[in-house]
Amino acid sequence: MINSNHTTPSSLHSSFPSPHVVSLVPLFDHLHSLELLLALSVFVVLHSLRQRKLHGLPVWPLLGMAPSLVSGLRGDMYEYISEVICRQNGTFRFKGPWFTNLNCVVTSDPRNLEHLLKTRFPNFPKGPYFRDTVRDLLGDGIFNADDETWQRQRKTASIEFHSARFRQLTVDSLFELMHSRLLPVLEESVRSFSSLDLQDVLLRLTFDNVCMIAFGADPGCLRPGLPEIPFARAFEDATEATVLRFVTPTCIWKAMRYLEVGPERTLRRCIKGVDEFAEQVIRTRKKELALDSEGGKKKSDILTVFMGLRDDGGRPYSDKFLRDICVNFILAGRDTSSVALSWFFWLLHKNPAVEERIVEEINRVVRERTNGSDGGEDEELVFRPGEIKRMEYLQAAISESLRLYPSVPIDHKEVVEDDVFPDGTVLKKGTKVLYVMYAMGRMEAIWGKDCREFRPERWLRDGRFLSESAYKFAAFNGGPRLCLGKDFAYYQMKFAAASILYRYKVEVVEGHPVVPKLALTMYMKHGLRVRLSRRHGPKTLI
Ligand code: HEM
Repeated sequence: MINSNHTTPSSLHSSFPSPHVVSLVPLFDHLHSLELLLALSVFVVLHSLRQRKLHGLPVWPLLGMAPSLVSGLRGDMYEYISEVICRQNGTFRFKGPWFTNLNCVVTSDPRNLEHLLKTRFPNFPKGPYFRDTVRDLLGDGIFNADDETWQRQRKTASIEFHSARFRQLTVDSLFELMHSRLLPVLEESVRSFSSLDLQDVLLRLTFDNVCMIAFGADPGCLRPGLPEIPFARAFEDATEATVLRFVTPTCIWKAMRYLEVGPERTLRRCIKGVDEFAEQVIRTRKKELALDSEGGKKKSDILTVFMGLRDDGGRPYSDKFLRDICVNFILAGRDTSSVALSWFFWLLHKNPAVEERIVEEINRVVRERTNGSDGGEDEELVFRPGEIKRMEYLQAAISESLRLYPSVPIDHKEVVEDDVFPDGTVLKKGTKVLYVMYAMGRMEAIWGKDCREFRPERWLRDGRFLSESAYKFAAFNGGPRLCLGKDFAYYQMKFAAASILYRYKVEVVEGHPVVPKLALTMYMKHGLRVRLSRRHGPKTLI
């Protein structure tokens, strides 16, 4: 039983093994095996824990690149991703923890965006992962639809968005909200010498506005006293709870949904709130249409338009589908313009020379209306669509603001069949692709050395606004899924900005922290606390 290959302590003392020693030998043998096993295990664990690097980022076994992402989260996440993308010349592969769905290719290369959004559009749908994650809130609405369901909605909505009726609705609804609601709120803050959260009032403005366009109903968020509207709150909370699903392993949020616990419980409650509001609006509209001899021909909100249509089987759309359509339009237009305007006002605060040029342009347009006389104190002044169109420097400044702070900072697609990006990145079927608009605005390769500067002049040629390729400036997406509300959004933002800047100087309260919130839309995490002062003496200019 003596293992001649091993020198045990007992064998050193005696060449004759004592019974005691003999009995210990198997134990030592056994210990050796354990040691070996232990050493081997430690080696395997250490070896596996050893970090590999991919695209300059450490990759941890089981956890992938998540730890470096978490360290990025301590600072500004968007800046962190931008840094990595710039270091990797526009594209990198992110490996998430094994238990999540976070493996993806991340890109900000305009060539890849063109490939993804236009050239190979059918190969990059939203995909089953996205649809499954947001289905409870968005149903089969335009944002969450691919293929024919998407095409049908896109076609109908596109015709409507370009109709004269719809344009008139946007002009009328915005005029009403701006002059009867928003400006009185701003005026009150001047009168009472108090500061206000500009992002909050702008969010209220665009929420009311998009509900008027989608439902033909005004929820009243901007009413005096700025009341909390249950539908608006339910909508916001439901969106936040849905976003949480993207960073939660699918099996976990599905289990929580089944058990009705945690954020899934909130989500269910909020979706119920959204549904109740939508059902009530749909019921009321149906009654109105039944009583209307013209069958709603004068109305041009999205709900009425879709109510007049038939599905492939010649049947009217179900109430559930009508609900989905409206909820998606509200999501699309609810806060994209208002957060863009918040960043715009903040950038003006940091760049007073740009603000001065915008105010000069607005005053020039007003003077042109009044044949050269100073119309700068017209209390009732309402900008006309033609005048808004002529404000090209304002358009450049808003575009520049969206370049640096795109309302949708990151978007998502899924690969149907194996593919290769123009930059050579190989994409396997099922790969998720994230394209990062925020990083694009910070890439010297796209915008030059001054890419981080706020310089509206980069959008002007001979004083005229010149738009950029949708794959270089992708704030509104591009290709067949280009934002349907782009023209409306520019009109809305320019009208709001001009109406405010013509009357007030907007100053951000000193020390107010301005940082982006990590969400699907680029909100300011702490809002934008500002103080307003009148530009034209003490008169009330509404
Ligand atoms: C600054 C304002 C806005 C920005 C930056 C913006 C940006 C975008 C982006 C990036 C998308 C693509 C989203 C995706 O497919 O994942 C999109 C789609 C869309 N947007 Fe906008 N949007 C704005 C305002 C609006 C407004 C005011 C409306 C309508 C009232 C609107 C309606 C839509 C619709 C319907 C889609 C879906 C298009 C489709 O999938 O075919 N948007 N928008």
